[in-house]
Amino acid sequence: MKIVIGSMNKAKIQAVKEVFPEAVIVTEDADSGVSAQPFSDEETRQGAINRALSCLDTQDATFGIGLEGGVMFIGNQLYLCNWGALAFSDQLYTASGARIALPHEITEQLIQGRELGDVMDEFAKRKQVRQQEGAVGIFTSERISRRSMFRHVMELLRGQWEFTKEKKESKYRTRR
Ligand SMILES: O=P(O)(O)OP(=O)(O)OP(=O)(O)OC[C@H]1O[C@@H](n2cnc3c(O)ncnc32)[C@H](O)[C@@H]1O
Ligand SMILES: [Mg+2]
Repeated sequence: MKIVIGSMNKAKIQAVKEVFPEAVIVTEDADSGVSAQPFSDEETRQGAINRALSCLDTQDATFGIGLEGGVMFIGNQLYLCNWGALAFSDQLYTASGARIALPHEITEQLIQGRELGDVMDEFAKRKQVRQQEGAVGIFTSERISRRSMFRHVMELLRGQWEFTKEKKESKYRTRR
């Protein structure tokens, strides 16, 4: 089993390794095909799908995986949102991760066109927050880190693939 992940981000790679410990993992700096800072669920999900599909096309991958972070408004409140996609053969599985409300001061900077990764480094007075606990880690007192959030997304993706693979649907069908 060979997995190609469309990212060099450590938090994302670690999450995939935890859910597919038996797999050979290869990373690729895949193009998300969307803006560096996605601003809706649609755009964030599309970024994850684009990354997964482009990885499946390369390096004899069994699975192509795309994980994407973004933000989205509900009314006036901006939320962190996260999406994952797993491409396998001609099948595509998608799942979203946790979302939390972002503080007003962060929202203002994103509206001005800055990337959340850079804003978070400045906020935390550190470098590469995006590769570590992430915004979700900082704003949840590290109860949920970016890695554990993406791990949950990966469990949702692997579980959906297994559901199809093991033909479990038939178990739930009523016999006539
Ligand atoms: O190398 P890639 O895989 O692109 O990893 P990334 O850290 O840039 O992550 P994304 O492209 O998925 O996220 C889009 C933007 O939002 C930022 N971002 C998203 N979630 C974040 C989080 O939890 N903490 C810090 N930055 C985050 C990220 O740094 C980018 O600026
Ligand atoms: Mg990025």
